[in-house]
Amino acid sequence: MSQQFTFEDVSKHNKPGDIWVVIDAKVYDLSRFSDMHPGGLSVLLDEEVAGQDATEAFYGLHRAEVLERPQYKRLQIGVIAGEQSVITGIVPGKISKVPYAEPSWLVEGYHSPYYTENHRKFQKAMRQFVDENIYPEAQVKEEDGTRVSQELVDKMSALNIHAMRMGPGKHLKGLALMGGLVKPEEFDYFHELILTQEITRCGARGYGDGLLSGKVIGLPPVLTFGSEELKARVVPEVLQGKKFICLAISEAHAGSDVMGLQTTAVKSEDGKEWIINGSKKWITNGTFSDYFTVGCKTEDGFTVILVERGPGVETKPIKTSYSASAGTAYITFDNARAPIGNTLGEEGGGIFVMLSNFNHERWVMCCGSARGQRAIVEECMKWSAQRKAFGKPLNSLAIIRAKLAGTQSWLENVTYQMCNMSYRQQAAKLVGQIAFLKAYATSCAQETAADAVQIFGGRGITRTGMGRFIEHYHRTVAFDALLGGAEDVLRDLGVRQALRVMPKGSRL
Ligand code: HEM
Repeated sequence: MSQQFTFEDVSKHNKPGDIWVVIDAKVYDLSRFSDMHPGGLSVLLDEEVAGQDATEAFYGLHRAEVLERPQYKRLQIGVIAGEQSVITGIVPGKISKVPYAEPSWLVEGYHSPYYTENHRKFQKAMRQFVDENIYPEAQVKEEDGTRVSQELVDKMSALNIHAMRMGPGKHLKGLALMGGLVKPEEFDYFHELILTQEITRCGARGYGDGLLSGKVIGLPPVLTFGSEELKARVVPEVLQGKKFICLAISEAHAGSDVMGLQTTAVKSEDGKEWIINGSKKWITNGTFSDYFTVGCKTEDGFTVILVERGPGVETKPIKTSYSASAGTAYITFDNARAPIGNTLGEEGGGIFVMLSNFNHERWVMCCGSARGQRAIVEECMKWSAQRKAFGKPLNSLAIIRAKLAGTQSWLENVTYQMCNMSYRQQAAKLVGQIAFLKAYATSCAQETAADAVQIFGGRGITRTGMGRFIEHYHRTVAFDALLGGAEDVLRDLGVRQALRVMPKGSRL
């Protein structure tokens, strides 16, 4: 049991070389630490700090996680008798009680037509897993830029998380999902939405993409359009986290415009192989991938081909404004070869492969964007409630919150449509909807980021300390607005899709 003190005991320790403080009913001896304190000695000697209850001063300047660090935890020497600690840092698995920090279906007393008991159990298990395993690694790796650890990849494989990230489908057959919590045939897009949104809570955008997002966008064309032989060879090892895959479409010459691609694939003389030449840029997970789902110009138009790392394939890291842990690569193909059997879909039919693939990719990004914004709203809510100076409700918070609710509700509606449509129907009916939704979500996200910086002030542009998530979000928010199609391109696509299905007889 912790040693018990009174406030009077603490008050005697208020001079240089002998400083105690109370933070949230816990007593800390800062005597030896005071010279090493990053905020300096003088602030600790202040008469309202040394020997006093410094809870408010402390939380006005530090995130709760500071006191979780082992080197600082050690400074606690006891507790105040009869007082209770009330401040909780990160409690793994916990639902936040901060208003708007959770989507309404997770808030007590609210209802939703979309989520079942099984979704709720799944959410709990996922949150626990993310908080305990993904969140801590994300904080370290976002900073040091190294890729996701194989240990974590293996832990995710054991629960079949990699397989679930590919959405519902035959690839789940026979797998114990989340230790058997969800039956493969019951796994639906709401489970996948939950999975994606929980992972996004790790708050590290580059690392989040490094956590095998390349597979989320690179493997579906293999699953849907690959031959049985190819699938049998490639899919199990990728879903078990033994091999890595990415989607290689964008080029320096052409980003969202797939028809402008210049990488070529021609058949070898014996007709057995593709010979591929060209380059790809901004390829997430490219630096560490073993397989590349490559968009190529072929004789018949545009074709998607699975290329294995080997002679003629080189990857180089690209430095972007988010973490190198994403593995963002520039890839060159110099007479790289792939068997003809690695063709995904029809020769010349690449545009259909891509269009249906983009749908799922963009929807995943909408899930992430909605959740990322929510995390920022939580930060802003906490900060506006706890900061001492100018503490008044902020109008911009209300605006952020309204957009957030709009995004999540629209997303849930689209997800419901997906649950009730085949892959082909989704490609036919939801391309425009999802394009609009993504453009809406990411434009809201960019405004949310700008508003959050205003709310946090200087802290919102500082990489460490109180505003670190705001700074990170503001620096990386544009990724969502670009990957999978820039906002303008998506709005244009949405309108063109709508015009295609205009009734012929409609007149003003
Ligand atoms: C257990 C006690 C404490 C520990 C472990 C601690 C630790 C730290 C750390 C790690 C930082 C770096 C900022 C960050 O990255 O978050 C910091 C900054 C600072 N600390 Fe403390 N601190 C303690 C108590 C206090 C108290 C009681 C005050 C009283 C006012 C204080 C005032 C400051 C100030 C002014 C800064 C600079 C903040 C900034 O750059 O925005 N600290 N402290």
